[in-house]
Amino acid sequence: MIPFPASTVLGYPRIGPRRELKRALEAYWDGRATIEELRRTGAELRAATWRRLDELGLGALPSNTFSCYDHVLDTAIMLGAVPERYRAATPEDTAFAMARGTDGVPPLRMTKWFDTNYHYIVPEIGPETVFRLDPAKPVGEVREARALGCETRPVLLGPVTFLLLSEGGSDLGRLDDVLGEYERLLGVLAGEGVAWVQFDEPAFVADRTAAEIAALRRAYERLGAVTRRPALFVASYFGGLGDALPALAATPVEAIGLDLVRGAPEGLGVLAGKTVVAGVVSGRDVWRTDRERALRALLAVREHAAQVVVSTSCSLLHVPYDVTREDGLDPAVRERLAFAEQKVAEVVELAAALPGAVTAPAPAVHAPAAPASVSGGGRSPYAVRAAAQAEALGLPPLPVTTIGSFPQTGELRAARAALASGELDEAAYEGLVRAEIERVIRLQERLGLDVLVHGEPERNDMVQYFAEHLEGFAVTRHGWVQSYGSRCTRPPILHGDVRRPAPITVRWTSYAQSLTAKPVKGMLTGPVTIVAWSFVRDDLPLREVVFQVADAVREEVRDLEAAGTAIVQVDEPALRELLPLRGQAERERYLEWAVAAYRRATSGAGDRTQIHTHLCYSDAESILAAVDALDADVTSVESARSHARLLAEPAVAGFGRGLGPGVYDIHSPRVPTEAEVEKSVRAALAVLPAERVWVNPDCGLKTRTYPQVEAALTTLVAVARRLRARL
Ligand SMILES: CN1c2c(nc(N)[nH]c2=O)NC[C@@H]1CNc1ccc(C(=O)N[C@@H](CCC(=O)N[C@@H](CCC(=O)N[C@@H](CCC(=O)O)C(=O)O)C(=O)O)C(=O)O)cc1
Ligand SMILES: N[C@@H](CCS)C(=O)O
Ligand SMILES: [Zn+2]
Repeated sequence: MIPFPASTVLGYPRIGPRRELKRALEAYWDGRATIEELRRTGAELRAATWRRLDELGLGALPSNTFSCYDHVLDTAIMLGAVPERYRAATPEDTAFAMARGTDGVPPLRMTKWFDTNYHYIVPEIGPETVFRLDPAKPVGEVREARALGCETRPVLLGPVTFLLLSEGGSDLGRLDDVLGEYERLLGVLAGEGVAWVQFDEPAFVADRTAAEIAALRRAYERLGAVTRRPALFVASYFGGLGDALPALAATPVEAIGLDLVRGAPEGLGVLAGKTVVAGVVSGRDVWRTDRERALRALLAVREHAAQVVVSTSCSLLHVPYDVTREDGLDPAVRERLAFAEQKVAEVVELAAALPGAVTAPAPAVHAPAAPASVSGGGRSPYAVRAAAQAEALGLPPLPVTTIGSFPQTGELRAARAALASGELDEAAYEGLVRAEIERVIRLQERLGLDVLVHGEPERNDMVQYFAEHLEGFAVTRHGWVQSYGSRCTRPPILHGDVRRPAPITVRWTSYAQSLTAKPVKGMLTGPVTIVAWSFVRDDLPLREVVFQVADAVREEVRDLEAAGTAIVQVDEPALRELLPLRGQAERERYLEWAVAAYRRATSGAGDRTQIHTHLCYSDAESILAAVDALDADVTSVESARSHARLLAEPAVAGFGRGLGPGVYDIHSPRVPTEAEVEKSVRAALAVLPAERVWVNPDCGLKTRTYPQVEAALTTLVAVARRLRARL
């Protein structure tokens, strides 16, 4: 066996330091570029990554960390798990069909990658799925890197996590079939002269049944028994492996990867004889690594393992490329930061320091101060509020609304860029935003929506915009992180105490309201989501940080109300995302404080003010009881792609307030037919009282075009009116 080099990373960003992949993808999708041009951009990005990692002195370089859309999707394609309806001429087009849909064929579902803001495409596995290995992608990357003089370790999603994340695969009934393909893959990679392969099994940092852990063990016993194969490195991340660690350690795999940032270094005695790839540099935040803490963790592992390799806690996919480009950041903040490049340098430096390192005692940990007590809601019970709001708003049954954003046009984005560069002045920019608000209001009036929105044209992003207006946050110019496909965000950096110096949204909402007699919803992002989609200081318990943000949102809710806004939506799409991966008690504790934070943000509103919330991009069904406890008057939930599943949830029938299960899948350019929308609304009416059903899309419309939005909303209004007349 070739020894594992002393340092590595589990994966690297792939969107490109200047979002080259985003631009290439969108050009290809729009017909402005050929597949060859897209492939060339991919190859250039991969080459640049390997060269840079090599220059930085990293010992072992990963490959197959690139993806044109998503690595879970790539794994499904590699295994041949492609539903017939998506098959296309090239693997890229097949992937895009699965991820984005094609004419008349809706795409596969997309959901959160564990507790991150990255989204993966959920593979669809059925009894009819015929697995057939196509190793072209991992093999192609190995060869490509070799041509540049770099030996690499292909990174693949492990077979058990692949199935656990799949629709129809999570009972592991097809595990043996999938393992057959992974066995073949090992043979192919051995034939290519690959020394090590990485299989990611992050599903085992979440609570797993004994049967699932036994399946993990069986899988790697089987793969370990392949006679001609590379050495096996099984990586875990986003937490500790718990009972899965001894199970995995009992298999013949040569190396195990542990997240030592989030997972406690416990039960390491089972690692005798193994190489441990020790994730001590966080891939989930942007803070510089505490060197002493990292060395202590490495030394603890060294006491048990045959070899210790210094690594990141997870792929660096979740952090931006390079902090040295951020010349606009306050130097006092910037010096605390490390992005992907800086984290690689930290890994290399720690690996160099480890041989001569000696254990230093850990500093005493002081128990954090008890958090400030949370005031309960000051509002009347829902029934009282509902009556007050019915009188104040006079809405028809099955009210039609949207989730907030309208298409973010190229002109708006270009104007914001021009404002930032000084080419456009504030007044001209403001004029453009106002014109866009007026256009959105007139459109909604013309289409006949019941509750209007201003369309969020002034926002670059629903979190970054608020961060730019709150003290305690810094924002980056180039710190892009992939969220899904070609879509990226620049997560703000929450580095200090949060405070709202002045109202943020009131003037836009008030302006929109001044244009119409219909109610315009105020639109805010909730405290959990603002924190979840930022890089957050690590010197305060998360809940205290969230409460600080909740207080800022609370002030904004009150100011909106005082300005005459009758409906305020406080979005919490990340509520499910922060749910701890392990432990029922931990999950309950989290939901308790997350709900308390939401109520703190919203409970300053009076009974006549209708509070809405919105959830998307995650399996919200599992936390519906907590969603009900948010005590929002109306909740919109993404569900167009999994309508039946949401409505079958017993908690839906018992849901005590207004509910708008999404009836328009905004991820797809496809416009739903009236028949489809009517079926969805009828399904909601079958389980919920009509007076509590709302008609709305799954999420905001910012990624869609005006023609698509106009057609889809026309359909929603037509269906609502028809069904309303029959109630
Ligand atoms: C709702 N979702 C969100 C999540 N996370 C967020 N932080 N925000 C969200 O809305 N998570 C769950 C879901 C799904 N995820 C996403 C993530 C990202 C997008 C999206 O549409 N992203 C845009 C970028 C948005 C943005 O920041 N825009 C800026 C900068 C625009 C830009 O690229 N400017 C150009 C210059 C302008 C020009 O000439 O065109 C440049 O800088 O080069 C802005 O509008 O000012 C994306 O395109 O990726 C959606 C859902
Ligand atoms: N109000 C936001 C929510 C997205 S989750 C929007 O409409 O884009
Ligand atoms: Zn949403």
